Amino acid sequence: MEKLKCVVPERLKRRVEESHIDDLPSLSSSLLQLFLSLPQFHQLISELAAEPSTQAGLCGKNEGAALDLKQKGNQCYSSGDHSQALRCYSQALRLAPIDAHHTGKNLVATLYLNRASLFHKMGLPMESLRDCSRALEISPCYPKEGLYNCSWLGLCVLRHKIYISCCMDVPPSSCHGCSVKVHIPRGKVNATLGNYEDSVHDLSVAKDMEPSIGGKKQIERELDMLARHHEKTIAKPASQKSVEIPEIKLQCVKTPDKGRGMVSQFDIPQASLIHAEEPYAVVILKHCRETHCHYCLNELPADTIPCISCSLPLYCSQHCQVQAGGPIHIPDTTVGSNFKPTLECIPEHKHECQGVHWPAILPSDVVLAGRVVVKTMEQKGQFTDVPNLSETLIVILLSQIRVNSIAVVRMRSNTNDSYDQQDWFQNFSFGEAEAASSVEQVRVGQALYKAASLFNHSCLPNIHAYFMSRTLLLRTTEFVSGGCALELSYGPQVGQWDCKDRLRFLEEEYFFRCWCCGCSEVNESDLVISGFCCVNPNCSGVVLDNLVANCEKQKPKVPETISNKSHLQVHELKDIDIKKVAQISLGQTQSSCHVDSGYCLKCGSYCNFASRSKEVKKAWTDFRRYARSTYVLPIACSLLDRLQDSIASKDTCSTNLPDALRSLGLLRSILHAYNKGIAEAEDILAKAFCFIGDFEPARDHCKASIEILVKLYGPNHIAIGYELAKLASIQLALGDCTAVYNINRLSAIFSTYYGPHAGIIFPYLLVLERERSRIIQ
Ligand SMILES: C[S@@+](CC[C@H](N)C(=O)[O-])C[C@H]1O[C@@H](n2cnc3c(N)ncnc32)[C@H](O)[C@@H]1O
Repeated sequence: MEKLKCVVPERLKRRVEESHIDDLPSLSSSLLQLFLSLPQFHQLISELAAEPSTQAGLCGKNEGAALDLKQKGNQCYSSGDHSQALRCYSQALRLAPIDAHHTGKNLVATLYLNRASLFHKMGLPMESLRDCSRALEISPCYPKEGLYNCSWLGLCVLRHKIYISCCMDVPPSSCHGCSVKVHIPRGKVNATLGNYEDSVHDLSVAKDMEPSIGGKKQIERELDMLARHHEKTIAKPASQKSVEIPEIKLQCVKTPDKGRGMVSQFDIPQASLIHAEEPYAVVILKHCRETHCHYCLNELPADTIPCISCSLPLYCSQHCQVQAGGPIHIPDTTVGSNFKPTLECIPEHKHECQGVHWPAILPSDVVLAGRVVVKTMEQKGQFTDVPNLSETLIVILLSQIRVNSIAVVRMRSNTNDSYDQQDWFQNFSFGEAEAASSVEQVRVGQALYKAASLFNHSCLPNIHAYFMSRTLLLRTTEFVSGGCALELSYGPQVGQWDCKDRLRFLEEEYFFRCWCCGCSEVNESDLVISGFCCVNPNCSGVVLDNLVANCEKQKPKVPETISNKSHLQVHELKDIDIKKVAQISLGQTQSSCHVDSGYCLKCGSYCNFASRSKEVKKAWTDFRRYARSTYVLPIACSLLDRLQDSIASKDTCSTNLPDALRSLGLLRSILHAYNKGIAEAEDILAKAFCFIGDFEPARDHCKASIEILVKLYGPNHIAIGYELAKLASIQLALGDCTAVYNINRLSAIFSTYYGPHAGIIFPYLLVLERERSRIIQ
């Protein structure tokens, strides 16, 4: 793709850049004419459309390569290189044709069994069990021939623990001469997972196979218990267990400056779920193709499942595989009979499978547009020839996808990974937890939600969007009066970036000039977030740089409605001009204040901005040498990653700390007290002190950082919730009971933003809440 972009002449690139919506038809025709004349374009198309069996097809199955990988996996297994063996088996599973046989056995089933054996060795019983089930479903004859005489797979049940002792292709290691009852443990695991029908099936098979009358009775009792439990839970279908159905009445209205938008018809309390929606179409982002399920976008488990017909997508479960690829048909087996796909949505991958690997190559927007076209045509029952769609229509569709689609995100923290392990909490040390509780948002997919695309953006949003698998949920973060606009943030928010950076981001990513109240009315956060302090040591005023001052001056000025207020919250800063904000929030009393670069907004003193900027630059260079931080810290850059280099060893960390503290002191003497850079620096120092086990200064730096962030975001923003989680962890490490107060605060914030899903989105919250209960008792 990049190669093609390079050959577009500069003249045409400029035309594209300067184009207007009316130029779309002529521009897209010019681009098409150019590409049609290029041999590179034809080559790319033929590669994309190549037969799956050919090398160029790349996405086809390849039995030879699968066999090689299986062999390699077996060698790694035998030599104890488990992670490499896992990679080989999983890759082999992607390439193995479902009907391939090797030494008289189904190759895919063999691979699943080999991997099951490996998982057992690696101490992953659930993964092992799931792979066993997959093998059994592909080759249902195995239990009779293999399991019962233990020549092939042994599965022992020892006090409810499951051990797979040997496996067909892998040298047997520790077969326990087992009493092989594969279906009983699998039935129990299925019951635990809520798979009622699978569980009944397993236990019924086990009962038929059980030779003793006593044994049969025992299994019958298990079946009865299961049925009673199921009756109790049946009233609540699985899909509704976690997601409440909102009953709030919303209305789509025309707004003066943002097109259509959503409003509430009635008052809505804070933390109400106002909308839940499945995507119309979704696509996984390129960088997540090997790490996240291509259907539900959740992180992949170790026992990934490939597509049955091609080697491209990976799924976390057979449910997702079927939902994405359509019902499975495997010759000569009954596989798939246990799966009843609820295909409320069109299987997205089915239409791309078998030969074209363009979802892996083309930009995500284009793949999403393709999926929208296919779904729309399928729903209408018309199969128009896609190549016959006019270029203009496709270009318009692409631009609409760009503007209307939503990034699907996941929160990523180290603690998420470890929370599943049963003994984790017991072994938990809160000092270490602080380091682990840094959380970042990761974009995993791009999706189109039809109804949700009517919600406008605000940098001071009153609703919060989050995802449970593919479901989009919207929740109010404050009380919203009837008739008020309901607006979410498309990305940037007040407190995160200053106004000019937010405006630039929204123009670059979504092509509109933001007219939200955060960008059209002056607010305190935007004034101080990157501001300098006044040269007058007794003045708490702020000095703006040129770009910020110009951006603030362009905000529409409106009547002085709240000029008599002595203290301002960011969300109260409506209908007020910049001088008033300066006067009120910074306590300015003089009537003459310059809203120009270099002048203090409070007392009007002039400072030589250029020379102070130089001093700041130098101080940051020094601090960066320690913490590899940057002055404007982009959110995409993870704090942990940046620290990794500098905090490589405890010794280096403590030796450099005094220098870092000196640089921070210098920065504090030049930058405004609420400059976000200082908050970031304080946070880095808190982490460094945690790392060397010095929790008291760690707590102080963490508090200093939070104090600034509260000023920038407001006290109840989710960003503060995550910071409070760090502070509470450090306080717990110190045995400081004020942790309870902070855990209460952060619990309240998380339940406002995520309702009952808070613990799923941020599992570390549950750890903190358990610790709080322990302290209170
Ligand atoms: C996902 S759509 C939202 C619904 C849209 N207003 C409509 O009429 O269909 C995004 C578009 O809405 C408009 N929009 C959303 N938020 C805005 C804001 N804060 N300021 C200006 N325009 C906005 C922009 O035109 C943007 O491209």
